[in-house]
Amino acid sequence: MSLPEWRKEIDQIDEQILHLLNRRAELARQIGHAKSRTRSHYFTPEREHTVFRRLVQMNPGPLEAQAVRAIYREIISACRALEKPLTVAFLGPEGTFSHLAGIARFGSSSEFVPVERIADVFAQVERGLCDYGVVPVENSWAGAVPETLDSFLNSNLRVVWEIYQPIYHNLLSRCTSLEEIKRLYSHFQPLAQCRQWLRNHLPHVEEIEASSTAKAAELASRDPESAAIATYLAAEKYDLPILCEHIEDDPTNRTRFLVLGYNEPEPTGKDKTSLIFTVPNRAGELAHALNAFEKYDVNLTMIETRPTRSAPWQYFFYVDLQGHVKDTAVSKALNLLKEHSLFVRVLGSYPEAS
Ligand SMILES: O=C(O)C(=O)C[C@]1(C(=O)O)C=C[C@@H](O)C=C1
Repeated sequence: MSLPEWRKEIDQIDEQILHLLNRRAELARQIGHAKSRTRSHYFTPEREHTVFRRLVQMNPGPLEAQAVRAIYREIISACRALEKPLTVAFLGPEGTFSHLAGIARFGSSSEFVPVERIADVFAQVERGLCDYGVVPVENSWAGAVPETLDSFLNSNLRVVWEIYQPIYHNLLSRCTSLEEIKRLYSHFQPLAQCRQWLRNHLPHVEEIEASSTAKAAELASRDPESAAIATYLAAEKYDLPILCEHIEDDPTNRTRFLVLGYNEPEPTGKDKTSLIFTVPNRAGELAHALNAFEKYDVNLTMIETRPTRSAPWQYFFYVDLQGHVKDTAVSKALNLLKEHSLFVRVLGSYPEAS
């Protein structure tokens, strides 16, 4: 075949895809009407998870699984927006990793609302000002995010899904070479996460700390002799060229985010559960409590201790585990945990992100 013939066939395929996409959107709209009658949640994490998993499993290639996920993320986002445009609160400003994580989960046919603090993300959803919230909970390099764990104590919000966001760092600058850069703006975490690269490539620049990566990009956009470490989204927003990509020392660095809302997703066969509990302050009590998970072979993926703040030296434990509260093993483990705890609250069971 020749180029015009290939393109003709692509045009024909695009017509069919467009026709099918609109048919899909029409069906989603009908589901939306039905959901509005039964007052069900428009966003259904377990169904979206199943759609992604099925398509990735049946994908014959040559499209990569990641490409299939990215395409369907936008298709579902657009279909969902026809049912109801969702508003999603995140830790701003625009262009942060929280923003990227929100887009990765909800797609770009959603409205993203930046707020200043993690506690404000909770408040926006609790007050009904946003449908969902996205908060960071742990970073593979820096550990847990205490503000997120603490916010659950005074909230009735549930964890409805999770997101793993790779932490890639870029050097943004109007300078055309590294030698021209005199100042570097960044949040303290990216500065630490790119330390080796900075030592090798920018040993003599003045480092100026900013409150977020997006703020750093904004400052660099007004200072022609400077650079910022920030996301590609911030590069777009502040019209800053990306001078160097992937300057992070650890390419496996990622942050796990939680989606907050009021859904109670059904089991998908590959789920996680988040919970908090407290035990009496006596020898062996924590070991007894944790034994519940061992007994029923339930794998814990995270455990963190935080002060209850209601009395000094009293703590609650935040736990993530593999499985759903409706799975027999998890439900038995939780019953046993309750026998050994003063207080147990399940924050949610939700599909495990790949
Ligand atoms: O199946 C549904 O419940 C739908 O609303 C459709 C759909 C989709 O486009 O596939 C859209 C939104 C939901 O979060 C899940 C799936």
